[in-house]
Amino acid sequence: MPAQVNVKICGLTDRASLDAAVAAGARYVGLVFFEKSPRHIGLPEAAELAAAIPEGICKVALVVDAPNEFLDRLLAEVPLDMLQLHGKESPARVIEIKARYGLPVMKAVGIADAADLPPLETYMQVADQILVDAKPPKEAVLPGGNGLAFDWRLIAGRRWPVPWMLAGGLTPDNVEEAIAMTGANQVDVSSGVEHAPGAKDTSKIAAFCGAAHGN
Ligand SMILES: O=C(O)c1ccccc1NCC(=O)[C@H](O)[C@H](O)COP(=O)(O)O
Repeated sequence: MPAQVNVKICGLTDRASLDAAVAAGARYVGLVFFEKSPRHIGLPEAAELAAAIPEGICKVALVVDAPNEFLDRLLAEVPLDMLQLHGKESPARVIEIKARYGLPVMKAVGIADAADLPPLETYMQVADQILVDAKPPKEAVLPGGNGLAFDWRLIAGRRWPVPWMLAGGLTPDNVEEAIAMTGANQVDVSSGVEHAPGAKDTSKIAAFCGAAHGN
């Protein structure tokens, strides 16, 4: 197991979950700006929550194929440290967003089988980080946050030159095995620390972080 595993808790919408993530040592927290998501947060609520996030914890905005008009407003109203692109953004769009906003960009890439691996290499040329996530099922409403894992053996033993996070179906019960199998030193979770879609569970947040940190 790597010495230090960074945890991202994604889809926070309330202060109690934020406080639980901070207390448990999460290094990243994610806010979802996608109206179809049960984790969607409005800009005024996000600004209030973001203001309560301690210095040193990376505030990540998750967006899906967002136009500049929305990103302009988002970044004017909410203090954020990183953009997570979770749609079908092209490599050129990643470059454009990085240049326009001057923030680090994490691009999510969905994996279901070996044919999905080459885009990882492509996006590593242009993004600051990669979220290696499960590919959503064809009928899914959400492009992420579906609580589905992919076959971790597909990426076992691979080493990449840019920081990356493992995501998709992680839980307090399987995160240790996922880290051991993939060598991930960063992990991201959303539904695995909830008791209902969009409702975070503070004890699961603590358990997940504890397991990821090897406690
Ligand atoms: O979480 C959402 O509702 C969501 C909506 C639209 C795009 C992406 C979304 N989540 C992406 C994440 O960063 C999740 O943490 C990641 O996909 C893992 O989700 P889960 O399998 O639920 O832990």
